[in-house]
Amino acid sequence: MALSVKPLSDGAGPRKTRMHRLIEEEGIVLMPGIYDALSAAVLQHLGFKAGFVSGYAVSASRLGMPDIGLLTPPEMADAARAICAAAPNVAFIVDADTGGGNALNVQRTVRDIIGTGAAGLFLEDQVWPKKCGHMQGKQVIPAEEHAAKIAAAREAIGDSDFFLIARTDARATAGGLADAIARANLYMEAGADACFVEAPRSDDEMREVCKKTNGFRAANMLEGGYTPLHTPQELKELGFHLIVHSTTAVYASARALIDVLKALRDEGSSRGQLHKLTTFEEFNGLIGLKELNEIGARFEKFTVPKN
Ligand SMILES: C[C@@](O)(CC(=O)O)C(=O)O
Ligand SMILES: [Mg+2]
Repeated sequence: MALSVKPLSDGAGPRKTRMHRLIEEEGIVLMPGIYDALSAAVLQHLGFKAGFVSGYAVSASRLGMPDIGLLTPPEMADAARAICAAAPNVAFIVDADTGGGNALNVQRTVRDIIGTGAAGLFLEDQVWPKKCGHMQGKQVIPAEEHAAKIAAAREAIGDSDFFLIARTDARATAGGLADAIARANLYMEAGADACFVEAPRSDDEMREVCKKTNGFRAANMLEGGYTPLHTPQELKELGFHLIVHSTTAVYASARALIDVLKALRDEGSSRGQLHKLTTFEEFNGLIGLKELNEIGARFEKFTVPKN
């Protein structure tokens, strides 16, 4: 199949986005998975430069449902818009799942996500309805079909400062790791900025992915999933450039909610739980009350200057 791909260089040097610059500066970019404006505000407050809008976590927080293809692209774009607005200093990569269908759906999804203020997206080769990469029973579309979707995404990106990560879920299918690696390289040729071989099952497999794939590489540290958990330094040494921690924040939130609300149910008061809660001041600070009050005060005193 002949693919028409927009070159990554415009003749004035290689194409460089916000994410390219972050990789250059940091060596490896750690992106916690977040899912709403509050979790994004926490990320920004803690000084993270990048984050991942996780489909798994948004599906859970917005729908209360598992990551099995129930979340729609407009719902994801809506979540991403609130997230980018709440943490404008953070570069967010959005999980676009399969892009919502064929090349036309992909182009619409890409433009919608660019409009949210995000810095890039993931586009995966699963058959719809997709599943979390660490669940059983995944299937992938033909490699050439996904390569065409990557090329369509690249065309929709045009000159926007936007980073495209091609994901393959083929490791879990009959083709195994060899097919996943071949797909990752094909998708890079079709115009992706980075590749993501989902769910390698051992350090040896991770090493093989890094040895045999071209360009920047992403890894997913999903607690309880197939892939061994590693530190950024270890992943950098293996040959990765981007790390998503897709479930850490949503699992931490669920744990905290279960523990504190269980105690509230059993004890009838939060008095014994205060050490586990933010204070009133800390929480208001987190979501910018002081800055907003200052802006409000400036306009209360505002008078139109006289010429
Ligand atoms: C990265 C992920 O897609 C989860 C996965 O499929 O492994 C997400 O939604 O966070
Ligand atoms: Mg996902």
